[in-house]
Amino acid sequence: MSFFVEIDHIDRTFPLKDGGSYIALKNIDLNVKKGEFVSLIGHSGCGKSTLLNILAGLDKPTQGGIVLDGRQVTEPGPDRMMVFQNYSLLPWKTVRENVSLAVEKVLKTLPKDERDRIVEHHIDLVGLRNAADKKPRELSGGMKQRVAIARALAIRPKLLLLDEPFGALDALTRGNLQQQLMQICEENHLTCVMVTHDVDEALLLSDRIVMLTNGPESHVGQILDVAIPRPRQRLEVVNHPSYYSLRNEIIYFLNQQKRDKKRKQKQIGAIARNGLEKVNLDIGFVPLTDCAPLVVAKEKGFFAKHGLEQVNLSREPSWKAVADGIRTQRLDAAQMLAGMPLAMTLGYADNPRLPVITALVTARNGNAITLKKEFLDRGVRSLSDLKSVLKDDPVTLATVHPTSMHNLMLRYWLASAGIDPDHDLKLTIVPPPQMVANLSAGNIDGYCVGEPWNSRAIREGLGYAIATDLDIWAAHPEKVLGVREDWTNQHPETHNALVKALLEACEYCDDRRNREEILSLMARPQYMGASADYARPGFIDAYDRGTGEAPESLLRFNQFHVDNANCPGRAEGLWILTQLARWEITAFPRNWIEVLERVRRVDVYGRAARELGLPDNEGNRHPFQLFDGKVFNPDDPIGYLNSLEIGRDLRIEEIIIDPVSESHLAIAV
Ligand SMILES: Nc1ncnc2c1ncn2[C@@H]1O[C@H](COP(=O)(O)OP(=O)(O)OP(=O)(O)O)[C@@H](O)[C@H]1O
Repeated sequence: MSFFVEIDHIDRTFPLKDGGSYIALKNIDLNVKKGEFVSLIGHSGCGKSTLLNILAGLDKPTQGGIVLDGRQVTEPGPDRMMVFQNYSLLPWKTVRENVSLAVEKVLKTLPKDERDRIVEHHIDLVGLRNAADKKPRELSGGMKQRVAIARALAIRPKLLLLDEPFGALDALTRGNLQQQLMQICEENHLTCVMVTHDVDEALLLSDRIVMLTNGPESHVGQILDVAIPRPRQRLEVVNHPSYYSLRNEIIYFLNQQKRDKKRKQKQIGAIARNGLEKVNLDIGFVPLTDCAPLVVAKEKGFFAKHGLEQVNLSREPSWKAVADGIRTQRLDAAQMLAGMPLAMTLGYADNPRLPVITALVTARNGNAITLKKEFLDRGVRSLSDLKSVLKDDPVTLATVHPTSMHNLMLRYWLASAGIDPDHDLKLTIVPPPQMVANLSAGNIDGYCVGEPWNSRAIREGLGYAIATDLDIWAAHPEKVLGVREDWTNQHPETHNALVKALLEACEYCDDRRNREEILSLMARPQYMGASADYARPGFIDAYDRGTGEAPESLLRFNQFHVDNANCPGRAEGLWILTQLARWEITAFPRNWIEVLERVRRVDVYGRAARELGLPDNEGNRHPFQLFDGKVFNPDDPIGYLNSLEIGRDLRIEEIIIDPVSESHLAIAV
């Protein structure tokens, strides 16, 4: 579908006098349909006017571009007209002359009488017939703004841009002009983008309201559809059943942003060496194939290259040990499960809330669902086969941690077939290195885990993979780099160096020419602690599911870098939040935008990527779907949750995350 206005991944960075730069807008990606009225709303300084100026061609983006009606916008043009708050009329000209000046300039090819007719028509349109010969000083503020609107409309722009057009007017005048503008837009099918601070104005006039987050790196936080029928009358709009919930949603968004602004006052620690606050780090990991970037960063010298002189990779027995290590500050950082920073921040099980953040996805995909071999002998080859087994047999499946993608995706997969993962079978937690032994002992009937723990069971004839995660959600985030929020605040330069070192290591890991070497590094006893042969499927060799069929070439089974794999995108973080809530692992945060901004640190990632000369785009915030085709719309997570058939009672809570206090050091069992 082609749009009338395409704002294509725009960044705007301003150079600063001290030689630095300020990233005002980051990755703004937005389309506007013909005849649509879109409002931009956000706190002062978030970049609304900058975006409008770029649309007008008065300013240029640093990255990305604008396409209007199929043509790239590079400079101002008569197809766009801007209406400013301060009217910008020529004081020595009358109303008629002000309007006429624009018409003479832009529509000069038209005959004189036609141009005059247009001028008079627009004077009538804004109700200024009796003031046509007056000069601006003889007009009220509202009348001046009507002249500015008449002047803008008279040249028949394709796109009308309005920068707080009624901000300087008293309430009554503002109300009248809003109504008038709305009528004009509706009757003439105008396409408009308006900047406003006024929530009620946005609701009255807009088809969609685009809410921008605070700068730096302001981006689209959420988009609201205002599905109130047109033509609209103010009273009808205010009495519409959706009005107050939409209004609350905007005010709620703005309040979240206000809190975020206050919190961003950082405490920064002193520099120790190499321009870093700390050069010796303890980093936790669990032995799995996808810990490759950590091993590579250490063994191939990426940590040292970035000034991290002494990095100790601490092999942890379980994901719980990783979480505890971060909580107690035994570890500076850890390779974590993708859902862990979000769940730790929200508080899960009996663990108090602890703000933990991630600025890097270190691995995507790499998991499978393994079932005991006996099921294959009974012909269980699909999800529906498994469903039939559940009617007769008590089945226990294991995942590695409540907050892991294994747990969330296994549950999603089961529920898609009408299997309730808490009632129709038993789900339990087992650390990855203990999976095979538990399967072999008959304690569990299957599990979802990363490699090499599926392939080991397959090679040993204990099990087979009924599905890989590529069958469920290809390119899902799997592992992330997690640190405490107070740690990154104290060590911003060290954190940046760590992200850069791992980002380069991820790039190295994705090059398949390096895989044999990486595998030999990981096979060292201090890392994976399992035969390197078990880690070959998917990582180097074709993937053998152990079903008797030919192994498949799964080139993206372990994805470390390509396709913007490393950016901790917010939309996928939001999907994780929905599933944590769906299964009552955490509450769903009413202030989800604030939580995502706080935990998924795209800004920290972006800085590291830029410093390495890599693209720093977040990817996108468009709807996406898993294998079952159900669309996840990142603007409506609650709607998505309500559309899922199996789940627990939804708990929606405002999650106020305090700064770290001593209470966070308590460890839950
Ligand atoms: N030429 C410039 N040089 C440096 N920084 C700039 C420049 N122009 C704008 N900025 C910064 O970019 C950010 C966005 O500014 P912008 O005027 O677009 O915000 P806004 O949302 O329209 O604010 P307001 O609602 O107060 O009008 C601000 O932090 C501003 O200081």
